[in-house]
Amino acid sequence: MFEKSTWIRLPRNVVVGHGVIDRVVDVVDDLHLQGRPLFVTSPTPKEVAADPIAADFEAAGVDPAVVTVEEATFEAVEEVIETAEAEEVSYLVGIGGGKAIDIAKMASHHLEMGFLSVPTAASHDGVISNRGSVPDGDTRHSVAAKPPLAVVADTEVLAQAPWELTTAGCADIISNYTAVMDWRLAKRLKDVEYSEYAASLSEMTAEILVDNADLIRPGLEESAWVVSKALMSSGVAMSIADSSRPASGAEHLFSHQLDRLAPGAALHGHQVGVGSIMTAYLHGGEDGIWRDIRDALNSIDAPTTADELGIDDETVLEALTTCHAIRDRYTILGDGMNERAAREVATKTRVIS
Ligand SMILES: NC(=O)C1=CN([C@@H]2O[C@H](COP(=O)(O)OP(=O)(O)OC[C@H]3O[C@@H](n4cnc5c(N)ncnc54)[C@H](OP(=O)(O)O)[C@@H]3O)[C@@H](O)[C@H]2O)C=CC1
Ligand SMILES: O=C(CO)COP(=O)(O)O
Ligand SMILES: [Zn+2]
Repeated sequence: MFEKSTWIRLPRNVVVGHGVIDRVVDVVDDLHLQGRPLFVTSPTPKEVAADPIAADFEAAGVDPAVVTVEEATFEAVEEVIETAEAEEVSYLVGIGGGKAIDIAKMASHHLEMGFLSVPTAASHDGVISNRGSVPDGDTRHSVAAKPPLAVVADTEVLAQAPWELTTAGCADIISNYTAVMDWRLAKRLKDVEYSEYAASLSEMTAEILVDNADLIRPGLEESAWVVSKALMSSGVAMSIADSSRPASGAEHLFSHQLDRLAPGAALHGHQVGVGSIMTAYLHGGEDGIWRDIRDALNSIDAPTTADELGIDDETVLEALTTCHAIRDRYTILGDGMNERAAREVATKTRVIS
């Protein structure tokens, strides 16, 4: 008897383009959201976007509450939940990079309220996804949540953000190649739940981005357009899979471990990009796709070495040899690499010298 079922949650409105930040109030109206919003933001995005959006709400007779978070932690999620309850808000708006959007997503899920996602940087593919990513001691949780009711991605705002944020978003997408390799491996070896549609969408997204690398240049608003579409598409793949598997494999474990060993040293997307070069080598050896991944990262100005990440070689090796233990997710790292093997892959791929 056929007993399968699935429930794929996706946003109702996705608004992308020049100047659309002025349309957040209209998007709220379109969704028939009533009452007071809570803006969840972080310091720079507050100035860049949350303050102007708040002025639009005030002009429309609505007084938003605002909470500014500094880090993606469970404590920050708790703080947002408490503020939402104290301020008696009825929905949330995440305005910022991955940190602010993840926290808004997880808090709104707990509060059983809707939320809107307003990215100020094209730096990560969590803009539209149904997951939050939070460090917790020695581990890193991929927290189930709901996707935003709507995304409002202003390409002018995204193009004016520092260029390295956009290259980080590109690298987060390019890392989908190895995330999918890991997922297929885990399917073959461990029979994990797998969706060919989600895997193919994730891979295709990386391919389209790489094919359009010529359009991705600093100061070019079209870059923000191309990258935003890829970030959304990758997020949809995660929502279809109901897992971050299509976009997070061993290269993400490596990055999560770097976050613990060298906090704040480099952007999430840049770390996963460098991790992806090495895990592609582990999958395919000398003739595998690791050079293609490195060339793609190079072509959009993303880091390809430990030095460019601003992280020393020994920390890279420590992350490589320990990151398999971060979470129970089978990848090419299996039950862990020893130090000699880690040094070999990092040296052969020129990540360390
Ligand atoms: N849920 C999911 O599916 C996914 C989640 N993630 C998560 O997202 C996070 C990474 O995202 P990322 O955006 O790199 O992290 P942050 O939100 O920390 O943003 C990175 C930096 O960009 C700054 N910034 C954001 N917008 C602008 C702007 N317009 N102008 C100038 N500076 C700006 C931030 O400023 P400030 O310091 O003031 O905040 C911060 O310093 C990680 O926590 C990662 O785990 C990543 C991918 C998928
Ligand atoms: O960053 C992600 C996808 O790009 C998802 O993060 P996790 O590794 O925490 O699932
Ligand atoms: Zn990522």
